[in-house]
Amino acid sequence: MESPANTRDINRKREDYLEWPDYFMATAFLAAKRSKDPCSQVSACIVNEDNVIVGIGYNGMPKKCSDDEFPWFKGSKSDLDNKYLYVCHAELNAILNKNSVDVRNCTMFVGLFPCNECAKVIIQSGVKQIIYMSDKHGMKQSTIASKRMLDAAGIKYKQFAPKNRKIIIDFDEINWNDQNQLPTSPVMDNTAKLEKMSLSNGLRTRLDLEHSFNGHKPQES
Ligand SMILES: O=c1ccn([C@H]2C[C@H](O)[C@@H](COP(=O)(O)O)O2)c(=O)[nH]1
Repeated sequence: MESPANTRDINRKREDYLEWPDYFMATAFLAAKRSKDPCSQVSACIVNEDNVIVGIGYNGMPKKCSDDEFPWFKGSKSDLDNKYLYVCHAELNAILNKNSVDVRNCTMFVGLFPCNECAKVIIQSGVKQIIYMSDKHGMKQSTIASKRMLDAAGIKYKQFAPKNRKIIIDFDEINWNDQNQLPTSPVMDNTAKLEKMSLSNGLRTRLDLEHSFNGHKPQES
C-alpha cells in the first residue's frame, strides 16, 4: 500500500513502490479501460525477460471497422449481429502490436484466461508464460480447449496474486512534494553559473556572471 504523501520521508528510498507483477497487471488493466466492450474489457501486456513491456493490446474492433457501427451485442439471434465474429481479442492485439522483433520467451499478463483462438496465437508466437487474473469462462469448452493446447505446448499459466488489490492513479500526485523541495543554495560557484549561462538565455545571466567574476571578464571565445 502506498503511504500518504504527507507521511513520506523524502530522503529515503521508497519501500512502497509497485513491484513488477503488479505493475504489469495494472498496465494491462489500464489498457483495458480503452475497450468499448460493454461486458468484458480485456487486455494483455507482454513483457520480455528483461522486464520490458514489448506489447499491449485490448479487445476491440479491427482497424477501419468502426466501433460505432459494428455491434457490441451478445444475445442477438443472428451471430452476424453479435460482437463475437468481429472483435479482435486482447491477446491477438498485444502480439500484433509488439515493438520487438518477436515475443519469444515473454510473459503475457492478461485480465481474462485466453480463449482457444488466443491460445493458438500465443503458442505460435513463442510466449512462454501466461499470468491471468480471471478464469470466469473456465467451464467453457473454449477455455478447456485452450488449456489443453497450452499444456501440450508446455506454456505455463498461473493465476495472478496481486500484492495490491487496488492501485489508484492520481494525476495530482506529481505535485505532492511542492512544499518539500530543498531550498536552493545561497552560494553558487562560478562553474554552476557558467552552466546556468549556457542553459538560460543571454543577457541577464551573462551580467550575473560578469558580476561574480569581480570585474575580471572571461575571455570571449
Ligand atoms: O481470450 C479472450 C477472450 C475474449 N476476449 C474478448 C472478446 C469479447 O470482446 C470479450 C468477451 O465478451 P463476453 O461478453 O464476456 O463474452 O472478451 C478477449 O479479448 N480475449
